[in-house]
Amino acid sequence: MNLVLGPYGEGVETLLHGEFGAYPSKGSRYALSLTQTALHIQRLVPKPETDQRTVVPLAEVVGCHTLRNRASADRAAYFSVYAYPLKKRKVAVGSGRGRQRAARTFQVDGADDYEKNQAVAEKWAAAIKCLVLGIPISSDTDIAPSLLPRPRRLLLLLNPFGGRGLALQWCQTHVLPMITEADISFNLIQTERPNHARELVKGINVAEWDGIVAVSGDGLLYEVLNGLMERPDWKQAIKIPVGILPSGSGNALAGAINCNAGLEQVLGLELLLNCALLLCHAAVTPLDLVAVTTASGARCFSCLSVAWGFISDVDIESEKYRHMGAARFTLGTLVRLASMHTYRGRLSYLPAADATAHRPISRSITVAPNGRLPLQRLPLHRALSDMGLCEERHAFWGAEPAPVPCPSPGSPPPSSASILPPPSFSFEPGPGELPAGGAGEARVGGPPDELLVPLGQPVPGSWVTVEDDFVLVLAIYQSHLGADLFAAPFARFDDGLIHLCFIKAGISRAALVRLFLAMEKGSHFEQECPHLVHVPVRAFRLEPLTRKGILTVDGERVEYGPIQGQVHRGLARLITGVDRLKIATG
Ligand SMILES: Nc1ncnc2c1ncn2[C@@H]1O[C@H](COP(=O)(O)OP(=O)(O)OP(=O)(O)O)[C@@H](O)[C@H]1O
Repeated sequence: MNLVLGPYGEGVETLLHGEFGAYPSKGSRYALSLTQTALHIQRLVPKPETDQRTVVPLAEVVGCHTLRNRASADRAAYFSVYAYPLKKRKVAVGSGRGRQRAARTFQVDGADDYEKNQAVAEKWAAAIKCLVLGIPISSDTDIAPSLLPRPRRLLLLLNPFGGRGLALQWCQTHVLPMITEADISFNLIQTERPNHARELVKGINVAEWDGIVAVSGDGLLYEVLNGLMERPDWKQAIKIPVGILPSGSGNALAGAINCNAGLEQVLGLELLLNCALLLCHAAVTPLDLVAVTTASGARCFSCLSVAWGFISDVDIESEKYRHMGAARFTLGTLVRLASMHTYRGRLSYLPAADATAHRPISRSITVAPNGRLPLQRLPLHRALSDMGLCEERHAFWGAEPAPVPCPSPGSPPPSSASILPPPSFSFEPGPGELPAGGAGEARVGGPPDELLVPLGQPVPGSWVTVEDDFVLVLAIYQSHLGADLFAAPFARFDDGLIHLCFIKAGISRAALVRLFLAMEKGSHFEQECPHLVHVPVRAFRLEPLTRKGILTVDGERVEYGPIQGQVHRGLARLITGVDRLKIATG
Protein backbone atom coordinates (compact mmCIF):
# COMPACT_ATOMS: atom_id res chain seq x y z
CA MET A 1 0.00 0.00 0.00
CA ASN A 2 1.35 3.43 -1.02
CA LEU A 3 1.07 6.19 1.53
CA VAL A 4 1.51 9.94 1.44
CA LEU A 5 1.77 12.29 4.38
CA GLY A 6 -1.57 13.75 5.43
CA PRO A 7 -2.13 17.19 6.99
CA TYR A 8 -1.11 15.97 10.43
CA GLY A 9 1.91 14.00 9.28
CA GLU A 10 -0.09 10.77 9.27
CA GLY A 11 0.11 8.21 6.46
CA VAL A 12 -2.77 8.46 4.00
CA GLU A 13 -3.50 5.66 1.54
CA THR A 14 -3.00 6.56 -2.11
CA LEU A 15 -5.41 5.42 -4.78
CA LEU A 16 -3.11 6.23 -7.67
CA HIS A 17 0.55 7.15 -7.94
CA GLY A 18 2.51 8.20 -11.04
CA GLU A 19 5.36 10.28 -12.37
CA PHE A 20 4.54 12.69 -15.15
CA GLY A 21 5.83 15.62 -17.14
CA ALA A 22 3.97 18.90 -17.10
CA TYR A 23 2.57 21.18 -19.73
CA PRO A 24 4.06 23.53 -20.57
CA SER A 25 7.00 21.31 -19.80
CA LYS A 26 10.14 23.38 -19.19
CA GLY A 27 11.74 20.06 -18.34
CA SER A 28 9.79 19.69 -15.08
CA ARG A 29 8.67 16.34 -13.74
CA TYR A 30 6.28 15.61 -10.93
CA ALA A 31 5.26 12.73 -8.72
CA LEU A 32 1.47 12.66 -8.30
CA SER A 33 -0.39 10.82 -5.57
CA LEU A 34 -4.16 10.74 -5.42
CA THR A 35 -5.89 10.10 -2.10
CA GLN A 36 -9.59 10.13 -1.25
CA THR A 37 -9.45 13.84 -0.49
CA ALA A 38 -6.51 15.42 -2.31
CA LEU A 39 -4.09 15.39 -5.21
CA HIS A 40 -0.53 15.59 -3.89
CA ILE A 41 1.98 17.08 -6.35
CA GLN A 42 5.69 16.70 -5.61
CA ARG A 43 8.21 18.28 -7.97
CA LEU A 44 11.02 15.89 -8.91
CA VAL A 45 12.90 17.75 -11.67
CA PRO A 46 14.40 20.25 -11.25
CA LYS A 47 14.92 19.03 -7.72
CA PRO A 48 13.90 21.77 -5.32
CA GLU A 49 16.20 22.91 -2.56
CA THR A 50 13.47 22.39 -0.04
CA ASP A 51 10.77 19.75 -0.16
CA GLN A 52 8.18 21.35 -2.40
CA ARG A 53 4.80 19.73 -2.26
CA THR A 54 1.48 21.09 -3.42
CA VAL A 55 -1.72 19.62 -2.06
CA VAL A 56 -4.83 20.26 -4.13
CA PRO A 57 -7.95 19.43 -2.04
CA LEU A 58 -10.47 17.62 -4.23
CA ALA A 59 -13.14 19.73 -2.61
CA GLU A 60 -11.73 22.59 -4.69
CA VAL A 61 -11.57 20.57 -7.91
CA VAL A 62 -14.47 20.70 -10.38
CA GLY A 63 -13.28 18.33 -13.08
CA CYS A 64 -10.52 16.71 -15.10
CA HIS A 65 -10.24 16.37 -18.89
CA THR A 66 -7.94 14.27 -21.03
CA LEU A 67 -6.30 15.90 -24.02
CA ARG A 68 -4.32 14.85 -27.07
CA ASN A 69 -1.69 16.70 -28.99
CA ARG A 70 -2.58 16.93 -32.67
CA ALA A 71 1.07 16.61 -33.62
CA SER A 72 1.33 12.94 -34.64
CA ALA A 73 4.90 12.67 -33.40
CA ASP A 74 3.79 13.27 -29.83
CA ARG A 75 3.16 9.93 -28.15
CA ALA A 76 2.28 11.53 -24.84
CA ALA A 77 -1.27 11.94 -23.52
CA TYR A 78 -2.35 14.79 -21.27
CA PHE A 79 -4.81 15.37 -18.47
CA SER A 80 -5.84 18.72 -17.00
CA VAL A 81 -7.12 19.16 -13.44
CA TYR A 82 -9.39 22.17 -12.89
CA ALA A 83 -9.40 23.63 -9.38
CA TYR A 84 -10.85 26.79 -7.84
CA PRO A 85 -8.90 27.49 -4.65
CA LEU A 86 -9.53 30.51 -2.49
CA LYS A 87 -7.32 33.44 -3.31
CA LYS A 88 -4.95 34.43 -0.56
CA ARG A 89 -6.25 37.36 1.46
CA LYS A 90 -4.85 40.58 0.08
CA VAL A 91 -3.63 43.34 2.31
CA ALA A 92 -5.59 46.09 0.61
CA VAL A 93 -8.91 46.81 2.27
CA GLY A 94 -11.85 45.58 0.27
CA SER A 95 -9.72 43.60 -2.13
CA GLY A 96 -11.86 40.56 -1.39
CA ARG A 97 -11.04 36.89 -1.50
CA GLY A 98 -13.04 34.70 -3.74
CA ARG A 99 -11.88 31.80 -5.82
CA GLN A 100 -9.49 31.79 -8.69
CA ARG A 101 -9.19 29.19 -11.43
CA ALA A 102 -6.03 27.10 -11.23
CA ALA A 103 -5.62 24.50 -14.00
CA ARG A 104 -2.66 22.07 -14.07
CA THR A 105 -1.90 19.93 -17.13
CA PHE A 106 0.20 16.77 -16.79
CA GLN A 107 1.95 14.87 -19.54
CA VAL A 108 1.69 11.07 -19.46
CA ASP A 109 4.74 9.80 -21.36
CA GLY A 110 5.84 6.58 -19.65
CA ALA A 111 5.00 4.31 -22.59
CA ASP A 112 6.25 4.27 -26.18
CA ASP A 113 2.83 4.43 -27.75
CA TYR A 114 0.02 6.93 -27.40
CA GLU A 115 -2.73 4.39 -26.60
CA LYS A 116 -0.97 3.20 -23.45
CA ASN A 117 -0.29 6.75 -22.27
CA GLN A 118 -3.85 7.71 -23.04
CA ALA A 119 -5.19 4.81 -20.97
CA VAL A 120 -3.21 6.10 -17.99
CA ALA A 121 -4.49 9.66 -18.51
CA GLU A 122 -8.07 8.30 -18.73
CA LYS A 123 -7.60 6.38 -15.51
CA TRP A 124 -6.44 9.47 -13.65
CA ALA A 125 -9.24 11.60 -15.05
CA ALA A 126 -11.84 8.95 -14.15
CA ALA A 127 -10.49 8.61 -10.59
CA ILE A 128 -10.49 12.36 -10.00
CA LYS A 129 -14.01 12.73 -11.41
CA CYS A 130 -15.31 9.85 -9.29
CA LEU A 131 -13.96 11.48 -6.16
CA VAL A 132 -15.40 14.89 -7.10
CA LEU A 133 -18.82 13.32 -7.70
CA GLY A 134 -18.73 11.22 -4.57
CA ILE A 135 -18.59 7.87 -6.42
CA PRO A 136 -16.83 5.51 -4.03
CA ILE A 137 -13.49 4.12 -5.18
CA SER A 138 -10.65 2.49 -3.29
CA SER A 139 -7.16 1.26 -4.12
CA ASP A 140 -8.77 -2.09 -5.04
CA THR A 141 -11.16 -0.52 -7.57
CA ASP A 142 -10.50 -1.19 -11.23
CA ILE A 143 -10.68 2.49 -12.13
CA ALA A 144 -12.06 3.18 -15.59
CA PRO A 145 -14.23 5.85 -17.29
CA SER A 146 -17.11 3.35 -17.24
CA LEU A 147 -17.49 4.04 -13.49
CA LEU A 148 -18.73 7.51 -14.30
CA PRO A 149 -22.36 8.43 -14.89
CA ARG A 150 -23.27 10.25 -18.09
CA PRO A 151 -22.64 14.00 -17.89
CA ARG A 152 -25.31 15.87 -15.94
CA ARG A 153 -27.85 18.00 -17.80
CA LEU A 154 -28.97 21.08 -15.94
CA LEU A 155 -31.69 23.57 -16.77
CA LEU A 156 -30.41 27.00 -15.72
CA LEU A 157 -33.10 29.65 -15.25
CA LEU A 158 -31.61 33.12 -14.99
CA ASN A 159 -33.38 36.26 -13.81
CA PRO A 160 -31.51 39.08 -15.60
CA PHE A 161 -32.97 41.61 -13.17
CA GLY A 162 -32.26 39.87 -9.85
CA GLY A 163 -30.16 41.76 -7.32
CA ARG A 164 -28.03 44.36 -9.04
CA GLY A 165 -28.70 42.87 -12.48
CA LEU A 166 -25.33 41.14 -12.76
CA ALA A 167 -26.60 37.57 -13.10
CA LEU A 168 -25.98 37.21 -16.83
CA GLN A 169 -22.55 38.79 -16.74
CA TRP A 170 -21.39 36.73 -13.78
CA CYS A 171 -22.84 33.59 -15.27
CA GLN A 172 -21.03 34.06 -18.58
CA THR A 173 -17.69 34.99 -17.12
CA HIS A 174 -17.54 32.71 -14.08
CA VAL A 175 -20.18 30.01 -13.92
CA LEU A 176 -20.41 28.63 -17.47
CA PRO A 177 -16.67 28.02 -17.89
CA MET A 178 -16.56 26.29 -14.49
CA ILE A 179 -19.52 23.98 -15.03
CA THR A 180 -18.24 23.12 -18.50
CA GLU A 181 -15.03 21.90 -16.90
CA ALA A 182 -17.25 19.79 -14.64
CA ASP A 183 -18.78 18.10 -17.74
CA ILE A 184 -22.19 19.63 -17.08
CA SER A 185 -24.41 20.13 -20.11
CA PHE A 186 -26.91 22.92 -19.74
CA ASN A 187 -29.61 25.01 -21.27
CA LEU A 188 -29.71 28.56 -20.00
CA ILE A 189 -33.00 30.39 -20.24
CA GLN A 190 -33.44 34.00 -19.21
CA THR A 191 -36.75 34.68 -17.55
CA GLU A 192 -38.81 37.38 -19.20
CA ARG A 193 -41.31 38.23 -16.48
CA PRO A 194 -42.50 37.26 -13.03
CA ASN A 195 -43.87 33.70 -13.03
CA HIS A 196 -42.05 32.78 -16.25
CA ALA A 197 -39.87 30.24 -14.42
CA ARG A 198 -42.96 28.76 -12.82
CA GLU A 199 -44.65 28.29 -16.22
CA LEU A 200 -41.49 26.83 -17.74
CA VAL A 201 -41.01 24.13 -15.11
CA LYS A 202 -44.67 23.17 -15.37
CA GLY A 203 -44.10 22.33 -19.01
CA ILE A 204 -40.75 20.54 -19.02
CA ASN A 205 -40.13 16.82 -19.26
CA VAL A 206 -38.41 16.29 -15.92
CA ALA A 207 -36.87 13.02 -17.10
CA GLU A 208 -34.70 15.04 -19.51
CA TRP A 209 -32.99 16.94 -16.73
CA ASP A 210 -30.73 16.10 -13.81
CA GLY A 211 -31.51 19.36 -12.06
CA ILE A 212 -33.03 22.83 -12.28
CA VAL A 213 -30.84 25.68 -11.12
CA ALA A 214 -32.04 29.21 -10.45
CA VAL A 215 -29.38 31.78 -11.33
CA SER A 216 -31.09 34.43 -9.34
CA GLY A 217 -32.24 35.37 -5.88
CA ASP A 218 -34.49 33.23 -3.73
CA GLY A 219 -37.63 34.46 -5.50
CA LEU A 220 -36.97 32.53 -8.69
CA LEU A 221 -36.28 29.27 -6.87
CA TYR A 222 -39.57 29.78 -5.06
CA GLU A 223 -41.25 29.94 -8.48
CA VAL A 224 -39.46 26.76 -9.58
CA LEU A 225 -40.56 24.81 -6.50
CA ASN A 226 -44.16 25.99 -6.80
CA GLY A 227 -44.24 25.33 -10.55
CA LEU A 228 -43.14 21.74 -9.83
CA MET A 229 -45.76 21.36 -7.13
CA GLU A 230 -48.47 22.61 -9.50
CA ARG A 231 -47.88 19.73 -11.90
CA PRO A 232 -50.24 16.75 -11.88
CA ASP A 233 -47.10 14.57 -11.43
CA TRP A 234 -45.82 16.70 -8.53
CA LYS A 235 -44.76 13.65 -6.53
CA GLN A 236 -42.09 12.74 -9.07
CA ALA A 237 -41.45 16.27 -10.32
CA ILE A 238 -40.52 17.66 -6.91
CA LYS A 239 -37.79 15.02 -6.60
CA ILE A 240 -35.74 16.66 -9.35
CA PRO A 241 -32.72 18.23 -7.65
CA VAL A 242 -32.93 22.01 -7.52
CA GLY A 243 -30.03 24.36 -7.00
CA ILE A 244 -29.24 28.03 -6.69
CA LEU A 245 -26.48 30.20 -8.08
CA PRO A 246 -26.99 33.34 -6.07
CA SER A 247 -27.40 36.56 -8.02
CA GLY A 248 -30.19 38.23 -6.08
CA SER A 249 -30.12 40.63 -3.19
CA GLY A 250 -31.13 38.36 -0.30
CA ASN A 251 -29.67 34.98 -1.28
CA ALA A 252 -30.75 33.29 1.94
CA LEU A 253 -30.73 29.75 0.59
CA ALA A 254 -27.29 30.23 -0.96
CA GLY A 255 -26.08 31.50 2.43
CA ALA A 256 -27.40 28.31 4.02
CA ILE A 257 -25.75 26.09 1.36
CA ASN A 258 -22.45 27.92 1.81
CA CYS A 259 -22.65 27.56 5.58
CA ASN A 260 -23.63 23.87 5.36
CA ALA A 261 -20.40 23.28 3.39
CA GLY A 262 -18.39 24.81 6.23
CA LEU A 263 -17.36 27.80 4.14
CA GLU A 264 -16.77 31.28 5.47
CA GLN A 265 -19.81 33.57 5.21
CA VAL A 266 -19.38 35.66 2.06
CA LEU A 267 -21.49 37.78 -0.26
CA GLY A 268 -21.74 38.67 -3.94
CA LEU A 269 -19.41 37.04 -6.43
CA GLU A 270 -17.57 35.10 -3.74
CA LEU A 271 -20.80 33.43 -2.67
CA LEU A 272 -21.67 32.71 -6.29
CA LEU A 273 -18.30 31.03 -6.87
CA ASN A 274 -18.64 28.91 -3.73
CA CYS A 275 -22.12 27.81 -4.81
CA ALA A 276 -20.95 27.09 -8.37
CA LEU A 277 -18.14 24.92 -6.98
CA LEU A 278 -20.61 23.05 -4.78
CA LEU A 279 -22.95 22.61 -7.77
CA CYS A 280 -20.12 20.86 -9.61
CA HIS A 281 -19.86 18.41 -6.71
CA ALA A 282 -23.43 17.29 -7.35
CA ALA A 283 -24.37 15.94 -3.89
CA VAL A 284 -28.05 16.39 -3.08
CA THR A 285 -29.76 16.80 0.32
CA PRO A 286 -33.47 16.42 1.14
CA LEU A 287 -35.12 19.82 1.63
CA ASP A 288 -38.11 20.57 3.84
CA LEU A 289 -40.95 22.54 2.31
CA VAL A 290 -43.64 24.31 4.26
CA ALA A 291 -47.15 24.34 2.81
CA VAL A 292 -48.52 27.83 3.50
CA THR A 293 -52.22 28.71 3.28
CA THR A 294 -53.53 32.27 3.23
CA ALA A 295 -56.96 33.69 4.07
CA SER A 296 -58.37 33.22 0.56
CA GLY A 297 -57.48 29.53 0.73
CA ALA A 298 -54.52 29.89 -1.63
CA ARG A 299 -51.76 27.36 -0.90
CA CYS A 300 -48.11 27.60 -1.80
CA PHE A 301 -44.86 25.85 -0.92
CA SER A 302 -42.18 27.79 0.87
CA CYS A 303 -38.57 26.80 1.42
CA LEU A 304 -37.32 29.75 3.49
CA SER A 305 -39.62 31.70 5.76
CA VAL A 306 -42.86 33.45 6.54
CA ALA A 307 -42.32 36.92 8.00
CA TRP A 308 -44.50 39.57 9.59
CA GLY A 309 -43.57 42.90 11.14
CA PHE A 310 -40.07 44.33 11.16
CA ILE A 311 -38.49 41.83 8.74
CA SER A 312 -41.21 41.85 6.07
CA ASP A 313 -41.50 45.64 6.39
CA VAL A 314 -37.77 46.05 5.75
CA ASP A 315 -37.81 43.50 2.94
CA ILE A 316 -40.63 45.10 0.99
CA GLU A 317 -39.94 48.73 1.85
CA SER A 318 -36.28 48.40 0.86
CA GLU A 319 -37.29 47.46 -2.68
CA LYS A 320 -36.63 51.06 -3.63
CA TYR A 321 -32.97 50.66 -2.69
CA ARG A 322 -32.59 47.58 -4.90
CA HIS A 323 -29.70 49.13 -6.88
CA MET A 324 -27.63 48.84 -3.68
CA GLY A 325 -27.66 45.05 -3.67
CA ALA A 326 -27.53 43.43 -0.23
CA ALA A 327 -26.86 46.84 1.42
CA ARG A 328 -30.51 47.65 0.76
CA PHE A 329 -31.47 45.64 3.83
CA THR A 330 -29.05 47.57 6.06
CA LEU A 331 -30.46 50.90 4.92
CA GLY A 332 -34.03 49.57 5.12
CA THR A 333 -33.35 48.39 8.68
CA LEU A 334 -32.09 51.81 9.74
CA VAL A 335 -35.11 53.53 8.21
CA ARG A 336 -37.50 51.10 9.90
CA LEU A 337 -35.79 51.45 13.24
CA ALA A 338 -36.49 55.16 13.21
CA SER A 339 -40.24 54.41 13.13
CA MET A 340 -40.45 51.08 14.90
CA HIS A 341 -43.96 49.59 14.84
CA THR A 342 -45.51 46.92 16.93
CA TYR A 343 -48.26 44.65 15.69
CA ARG A 344 -50.95 42.90 17.69
CA GLY A 345 -51.57 39.35 16.69
CA ARG A 346 -52.46 35.84 17.74
CA LEU A 347 -49.75 33.27 17.14
CA SER A 348 -50.59 29.58 17.50
CA TYR A 349 -48.31 26.64 17.00
CA LEU A 350 -47.87 22.91 17.36
CA PRO A 351 -44.64 22.43 19.27
CA ALA A 352 -42.28 19.79 17.92
CA ALA A 353 -42.30 17.51 20.93
CA ASP A 354 -39.12 15.66 20.08
CA ALA A 355 -37.11 18.73 19.02
CA THR A 356 -34.47 20.08 21.36
CA ALA A 357 -35.77 23.37 22.68
CA HIS A 358 -33.54 26.29 21.92
CA ARG A 359 -33.06 29.44 23.76
CA PRO A 360 -35.54 32.26 23.40
CA ILE A 361 -35.44 34.78 20.41
CA SER A 362 -36.47 36.23 16.54
CA ARG A 363 -35.30 38.27 2.20
CA SER A 364 -37.19 39.81 -2.02
CA ILE A 365 -38.66 40.82 -5.26
CA THR A 366 -36.96 41.88 -8.45
CA VAL A 367 -37.53 45.21 -10.05
CA ALA A 368 -36.34 45.89 -13.55
CA PRO A 369 -35.23 49.48 -13.48
CA ASN A 370 -36.02 50.22 -17.10
CA GLY A 371 -36.43 46.91 -18.82
CA ARG A 372 -33.00 47.14 -20.46
CA LEU A 373 -30.45 44.42 -20.04
CA PRO A 374 -27.20 45.47 -18.48
CA LEU A 375 -25.30 43.43 -21.01
CA GLN A 376 -25.36 42.74 -24.66
CA ARG A 377 -25.77 39.13 -25.57
CA LEU A 378 -22.48 37.37 -26.04
CA PRO A 379 -21.81 34.84 -28.79
CA LEU A 380 -22.32 31.72 -26.76
CA HIS A 381 -24.39 29.65 -29.17
CA ARG A 382 -21.76 27.00 -29.40
CA ALA A 383 -20.89 23.79 -27.71
CA LEU A 384 -19.48 25.10 -24.50
CA SER A 385 -17.47 22.03 -23.63
CA ASP A 386 -15.03 23.49 -26.14
CA MET A 387 -14.25 26.23 -23.71
CA GLY A 388 -11.94 24.34 -21.39
CA LEU A 389 -10.06 22.97 -24.34
CA CYS A 390 -9.73 26.42 -25.87
CA GLU A 391 -8.11 27.52 -22.66
CA GLU A 392 -5.73 24.62 -22.89
CA ARG A 393 -4.96 25.57 -26.44
CA HIS A 394 -3.96 28.91 -25.07
CA ALA A 395 -1.71 27.23 -22.62
CA PHE A 396 -0.05 25.31 -25.41
CA TRP A 397 0.14 28.19 -27.86
CA GLY A 398 1.25 30.65 -25.27
CA ALA A 399 4.17 28.68 -24.05
CA GLU A 400 5.28 26.52 -26.93
CA PRO A 401 4.16 27.04 -30.47
CA ALA A 402 4.04 23.50 -31.75
CA PRO A 403 1.38 21.17 -30.30
CA VAL A 404 -2.35 21.75 -30.35
CA PRO A 405 -4.30 19.34 -28.17
CA CYS A 406 -7.72 18.11 -29.08
CA PRO A 407 -10.03 16.04 -26.93
CA SER A 408 -8.97 12.48 -26.70
CA PRO A 409 -11.63 9.83 -27.27
CA GLY A 410 -12.50 9.50 -23.60
CA SER A 411 -13.11 13.19 -23.04
CA PRO A 412 -16.72 14.17 -22.41
CA PRO A 413 -19.01 14.71 -25.36
CA PRO A 414 -19.75 18.31 -26.30
CA SER A 415 -22.38 19.94 -24.12
CA SER A 416 -25.75 20.64 -25.62
CA ALA A 417 -25.40 24.14 -24.31
CA SER A 418 -27.44 27.06 -25.45
CA ILE A 419 -28.52 30.42 -24.21
CA LEU A 420 -31.91 31.69 -25.15
CA PRO A 421 -32.01 35.32 -26.23
CA PRO A 422 -32.46 37.97 -23.60
CA PRO A 423 -35.92 39.38 -23.50
CA SER A 424 -36.80 42.96 -24.07
CA PHE A 425 -38.87 43.56 -21.00
CA SER A 426 -40.08 46.27 -18.79
CA PHE A 427 -41.50 45.70 -15.36
CA GLU A 428 -43.17 48.20 -13.15
CA PRO A 429 -43.48 47.10 -9.59
CA GLY A 430 -46.94 47.71 -8.23
CA PRO A 431 -47.09 49.07 -4.68
CA GLY A 432 -50.10 46.99 -3.71
CA GLU A 433 -50.39 43.46 -2.49
CA LEU A 434 -50.20 40.52 -4.77
CA PRO A 435 -53.48 38.85 -5.74
CA ALA A 436 -54.97 36.28 -3.44
CA GLY A 437 -52.23 33.92 -2.47
CA GLY A 438 -49.71 36.32 -3.93
CA ALA A 439 -46.62 34.24 -4.02
CA GLY A 440 -48.73 31.11 -4.40
CA GLU A 441 -51.87 30.08 -6.23
CA ALA A 442 -54.69 27.78 -5.31
CA ARG A 443 -53.88 25.32 -8.15
CA VAL A 444 -50.92 23.92 -6.26
CA GLY A 445 -51.22 20.23 -5.35
CA GLY A 446 -49.00 18.36 -2.96
CA PRO A 447 -49.49 16.26 0.14
CA PRO A 448 -52.39 16.99 2.52
CA ASP A 449 -51.74 19.21 5.54
CA GLU A 450 -52.87 16.71 8.12
CA LEU A 451 -51.80 18.93 11.02
CA LEU A 452 -53.90 21.91 9.94
CA VAL A 453 -57.59 22.69 10.19
CA PRO A 454 -59.17 25.33 7.89
CA LEU A 455 -58.29 28.91 8.84
CA GLY A 456 -61.91 29.63 9.81
CA GLN A 457 -61.85 26.97 12.57
CA PRO A 458 -60.12 27.15 15.94
CA VAL A 459 -56.70 25.50 16.13
CA PRO A 460 -56.58 21.96 17.63
CA GLY A 461 -56.40 21.67 21.41
CA SER A 462 -52.80 20.43 21.36
CA TRP A 463 -51.60 23.77 19.98
CA VAL A 464 -50.23 26.67 22.02
CA THR A 465 -51.62 30.18 21.43
CA VAL A 466 -49.94 33.48 22.33
CA GLU A 467 -51.79 36.77 21.86
CA ASP A 468 -49.47 39.74 22.17
CA ASP A 469 -47.91 42.82 20.61
CA PHE A 470 -45.02 41.79 18.36
CA VAL A 471 -42.16 43.65 16.75
CA LEU A 472 -41.72 40.72 14.42
CA VAL A 473 -42.77 37.15 13.84
CA LEU A 474 -40.57 34.92 11.73
CA ALA A 475 -41.24 31.29 10.85
CA ILE A 476 -37.91 30.23 9.37
CA TYR A 477 -36.72 26.79 8.20
CA GLN A 478 -33.21 27.52 6.89
CA SER A 479 -30.23 28.81 8.79
CA HIS A 480 -30.06 32.07 6.83
CA LEU A 481 -32.48 34.94 6.35
CA GLY A 482 -30.07 36.58 3.93
CA ALA A 483 -26.56 35.62 2.83
CA ASP A 484 -25.15 37.48 5.85
CA LEU A 485 -28.06 37.00 8.24
CA PHE A 486 -27.38 33.80 10.15
CA ALA A 487 -30.81 33.94 11.77
CA ALA A 488 -31.35 30.29 12.78
CA PRO A 489 -27.95 28.64 13.27
CA PHE A 490 -29.59 25.45 14.49
CA ALA A 491 -31.79 24.95 11.37
CA ARG A 492 -30.97 22.12 8.97
CA PHE A 493 -32.29 21.55 5.43
CA ASP A 494 -34.25 18.51 6.46
CA ASP A 495 -34.78 18.73 10.21
CA GLY A 496 -38.55 18.65 9.71
CA LEU A 497 -38.87 21.82 11.80
CA ILE A 498 -40.25 25.30 11.46
CA HIS A 499 -38.20 27.54 13.72
CA LEU A 500 -40.76 29.97 15.03
CA CYS A 501 -39.02 33.10 16.27
CA PHE A 502 -40.66 36.24 17.54
CA ILE A 503 -39.76 39.47 19.28
CA LYS A 504 -42.32 40.90 21.60
CA ALA A 505 -43.08 44.59 22.02
CA GLY A 506 -41.09 46.37 24.71
CA ILE A 507 -37.64 45.74 23.25
CA SER A 508 -35.57 48.92 22.99
CA ARG A 509 -34.23 50.13 19.64
CA ALA A 510 -30.70 49.62 20.95
CA ALA A 511 -31.42 45.99 21.91
CA LEU A 512 -33.00 45.35 18.51
CA VAL A 513 -29.96 46.80 16.75
CA ARG A 514 -27.69 44.61 18.89
CA LEU A 515 -29.69 41.54 17.92
CA PHE A 516 -29.48 42.32 14.20
CA LEU A 517 -25.77 43.07 14.41
CA ALA A 518 -25.15 39.81 16.25
CA MET A 519 -27.22 37.95 13.66
CA GLU A 520 -24.41 38.32 11.15
CA LYS A 521 -22.42 35.84 13.20
CA GLY A 522 -25.46 33.92 14.43
CA SER A 523 -24.71 34.88 18.05
CA HIS A 524 -27.96 36.75 18.74
CA PHE A 525 -29.34 34.02 20.94
CA GLU A 526 -26.34 34.34 23.20
CA GLN A 527 -27.57 37.78 24.23
CA GLU A 528 -30.32 36.18 26.29
CA CYS A 529 -32.72 38.92 25.19
CA PRO A 530 -35.96 38.39 27.14
CA HIS A 531 -38.07 39.70 24.25
CA LEU A 532 -36.74 37.15 21.81
CA VAL A 533 -38.44 33.74 21.70
CA HIS A 534 -37.63 30.65 19.64
CA VAL A 535 -39.84 27.56 19.48
CA PRO A 536 -39.28 24.60 17.14
CA VAL A 537 -42.71 23.69 15.73
CA ARG A 538 -44.32 21.48 13.09
CA ALA A 539 -47.10 23.89 12.20
CA PHE A 540 -48.18 27.44 13.00
CA ARG A 541 -50.99 29.92 12.47
CA LEU A 542 -50.63 33.69 12.57
CA GLU A 543 -53.70 35.88 12.86
CA PRO A 544 -52.79 39.57 12.58
CA LEU A 545 -55.08 41.72 14.71
CA THR A 546 -53.51 45.00 13.51
CA ARG A 547 -55.40 46.09 10.41
CA LYS A 548 -52.47 46.98 8.17
CA GLY A 549 -49.18 45.24 7.69
CA ILE A 550 -46.96 43.24 5.37
CA LEU A 551 -46.71 39.46 5.22
CA THR A 552 -44.06 37.74 3.12
CA VAL A 553 -43.47 34.14 2.10
CA ASP A 554 -39.85 33.53 1.05
CA GLY A 555 -39.47 37.30 0.76
CA GLU A 556 -42.41 37.69 -1.62
CA ARG A 557 -45.41 39.68 -0.45
CA VAL A 558 -48.65 37.78 0.02
CA GLU A 559 -52.18 38.84 0.95
CA TYR A 560 -52.43 40.25 4.44
CA GLY A 561 -54.55 38.31 6.89
CA PRO A 562 -54.58 34.98 8.69
CA ILE A 563 -51.89 32.63 7.44
CA GLN A 564 -50.83 29.15 8.48
CA GLY A 565 -48.33 26.52 7.49
CA GLN A 566 -47.06 23.02 8.18
CA VAL A 567 -43.75 21.46 7.39
CA HIS A 568 -43.39 18.55 4.92
CA ARG A 569 -40.12 16.93 5.73
CA GLY A 570 -37.66 16.36 2.90
CA LEU A 571 -40.30 16.90 0.21
CA ALA A 572 -37.84 18.50 -2.25
CA ARG A 573 -34.14 17.85 -3.05
CA LEU A 574 -31.48 20.52 -2.94
CA ILE A 575 -28.06 20.45 -4.61
CA THR A 576 -25.74 21.23 -1.70
CA GLY A 577 -22.53 19.71 -3.07
CA VAL A 578 -21.61 18.30 0.28
CA ASP A 579 -21.64 14.64 0.88
CA ARG A 580 -18.56 13.04 2.19
CA LEU A 581 -16.10 15.59 0.81
CA LYS A 582 -15.38 18.36 3.20
CA ILE A 583 -14.82 21.74 1.60
CA ALA A 584 -11.58 23.38 2.64
CA THR A 585 -12.12 26.76 4.14
CA GLY A 586 -8.70 27.87 3.09
N1 LIG B 1 -37.28 39.07 -16.33
C1 LIG B 1 -37.87 39.44 -15.19
N2 LIG B 1 -38.31 40.70 -15.01
C2 LIG B 1 -38.88 41.05 -13.86
N3 LIG B 1 -39.12 40.23 -12.81
C3 LIG B 1 -38.70 38.98 -12.93
C4 LIG B 1 -38.06 38.52 -14.12
N4 LIG B 1 -37.73 37.22 -13.94
C5 LIG B 1 -38.17 36.90 -12.69
N5 LIG B 1 -38.75 37.95 -12.09
C6 LIG B 1 -39.35 38.04 -10.74
O1 LIG B 1 -38.43 38.62 -9.82
C7 LIG B 1 -38.63 38.05 -8.53
C8 LIG B 1 -37.41 38.16 -7.65
O2 LIG B 1 -36.30 37.67 -8.32
P1 LIG B 1 -35.02 37.08 -7.61
O3 LIG B 1 -35.37 36.32 -6.46
O4 LIG B 1 -34.24 36.41 -8.69
O5 LIG B 1 -34.18 38.38 -7.19
P2 LIG B 1 -34.03 39.20 -5.84
O6 LIG B 1 -35.35 39.52 -5.32
O7 LIG B 1 -33.08 40.29 -6.11
O8 LIG B 1 -33.26 38.25 -4.87
P3 LIG B 1 -33.60 37.72 -3.43
O9 LIG B 1 -34.91 36.99 -3.62
O10 LIG B 1 -32.52 36.82 -3.03
O11 LIG B 1 -33.71 38.94 -2.60
C9 LIG B 1 -39.03 36.61 -8.81
O12 LIG B 1 -39.92 36.18 -7.87
C10 LIG B 1 -39.69 36.67 -10.19
O13 LIG B 1 -41.10 36.64 -10.06
